[in-house]
Amino acid sequence: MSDYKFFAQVNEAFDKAAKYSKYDKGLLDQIKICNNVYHVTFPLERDDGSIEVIHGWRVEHSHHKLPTKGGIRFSTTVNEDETMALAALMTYKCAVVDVPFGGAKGGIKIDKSRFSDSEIERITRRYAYELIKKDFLGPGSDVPAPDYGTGAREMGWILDTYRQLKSDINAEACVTGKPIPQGGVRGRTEATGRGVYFGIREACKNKEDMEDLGLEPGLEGKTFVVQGLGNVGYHAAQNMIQGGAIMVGVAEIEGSIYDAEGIDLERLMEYREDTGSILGFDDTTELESNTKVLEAECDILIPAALENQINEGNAANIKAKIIGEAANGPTTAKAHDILREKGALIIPDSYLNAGGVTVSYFEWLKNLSHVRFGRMEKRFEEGSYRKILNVIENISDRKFSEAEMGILAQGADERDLVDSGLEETMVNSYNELNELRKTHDIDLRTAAFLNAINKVGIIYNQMGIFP
Ligand SMILES: NC(=O)c1ccc[n+]([C@@H]2O[C@H](COP(=O)([O-])OP(=O)(O)OC[C@H]3O[C@@H](n4cnc5c(N)ncnc54)[C@H](O)[C@@H]3O)[C@@H](O)[C@H]2O)c1
Repeated sequence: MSDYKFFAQVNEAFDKAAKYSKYDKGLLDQIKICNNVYHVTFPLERDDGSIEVIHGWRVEHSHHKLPTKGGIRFSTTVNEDETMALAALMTYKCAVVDVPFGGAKGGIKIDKSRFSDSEIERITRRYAYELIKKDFLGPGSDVPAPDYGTGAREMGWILDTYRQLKSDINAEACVTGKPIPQGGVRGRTEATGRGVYFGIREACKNKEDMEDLGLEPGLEGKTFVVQGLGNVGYHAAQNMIQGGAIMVGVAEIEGSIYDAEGIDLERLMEYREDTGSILGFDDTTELESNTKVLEAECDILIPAALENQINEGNAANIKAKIIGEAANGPTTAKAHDILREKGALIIPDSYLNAGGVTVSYFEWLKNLSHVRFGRMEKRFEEGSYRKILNVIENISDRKFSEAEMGILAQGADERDLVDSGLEETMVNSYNELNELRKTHDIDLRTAAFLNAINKVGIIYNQMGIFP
């Protein structure tokens, strides 16, 4: 799979959808292209005094909205092509869920397990410094978030680095996914996985689709396999189980396990914490490789690790009828076609994992407005409280009734507000895509791209061209 080109895969899906749009080639090219691509290298002095050169990238895909927004990935897979593809997906994802950001992505090519915590901190801070120097980081220009291999800890270091260099009253809004005491928002860590659950639940409600797949409507009793038990995979699995689904298979780096009777997620996490592996857990069967479980018997397959996992090599063997793309780009274009021919329903990444950026948007708004969500009836006048509810209304396209306003104003905390905004966003966006799918008789991925092209295209048209 060494000839795998992620950005070309994204553009192939884009081109397929673009045929249904009304825009001409020039404008479509402008939507597709990456506006800024920055490759940075810097030296790291290792704990033993040796020097190692580190490679990082930040790509701002689309400036039709500012700031641009997208996570930072730490992985050995990081390269320019991957970062460009992920940045482009961010543009389309934000448009699909009506979050007013352009897309961006960053990455550092490292194997985290080779570095101490203090080395990781120095790498993160130096990378942030390099981005700040080139105006690739700031509350109004480009706002990173966690992605594969990074989390709240790294975001906290990025904020602190920014604050050391800039006297900016909005500094907290320069990055999202921060620790709560540093301006993070409750529910951001879980948001992507929880959004994955809301999206799959919505898809399973559709009687017609479930009938076509030979499944009962609803999530209750449906079996699923998850690949990757990191931030997204763990929270998706946890929410799926709470929603009534049964986890029958898991893949992690070290291998994959299966048990048709169901696997206890929380005990599996504890077991992996203690032993460093999922293998040997309870009565599960160990499969021959860490990708084998993707082909196991289940209703729903949730790839939540990396791109290019469902490809020409395994697509024909996949038995799941629903593919919930929690990771970015898990299915190649060819695999997508094979699965579609088999009649599978693919819920695409550009919609399904948008819960993270949706809640990042809430966090960014919270930081810019300099208010503190949470138990507000004790701290704020009703007016301020309503301001925040109005923000949630605008984001989620939901109108709270006077009664709801009253109830929420008296009892809601930040977590509830974030959660209801996330749920509404995922439900409404699914239904919007579904309508488009029906109108043009296309699949959900094409509908998501078309939806994004329409929304981004209109903005480019209205903006005009700066001479
Ligand atoms: N973190 C977010 O908010 C967010 C938002 C949108 C999309 N995503 C996407 O979701 C995916 C996962 O991101 P994350 O933040 O959960 O990363 P993470 O680093 O928290 O977790 C990834 C997990 O996948 C496992 N993994 C790696 N390769 C594997 C393999 N071949 N087989 C099985 N397991 C494997 C890792 O060991 C790790 O536990 C990525 O594609 C990312 O771009 C993340």
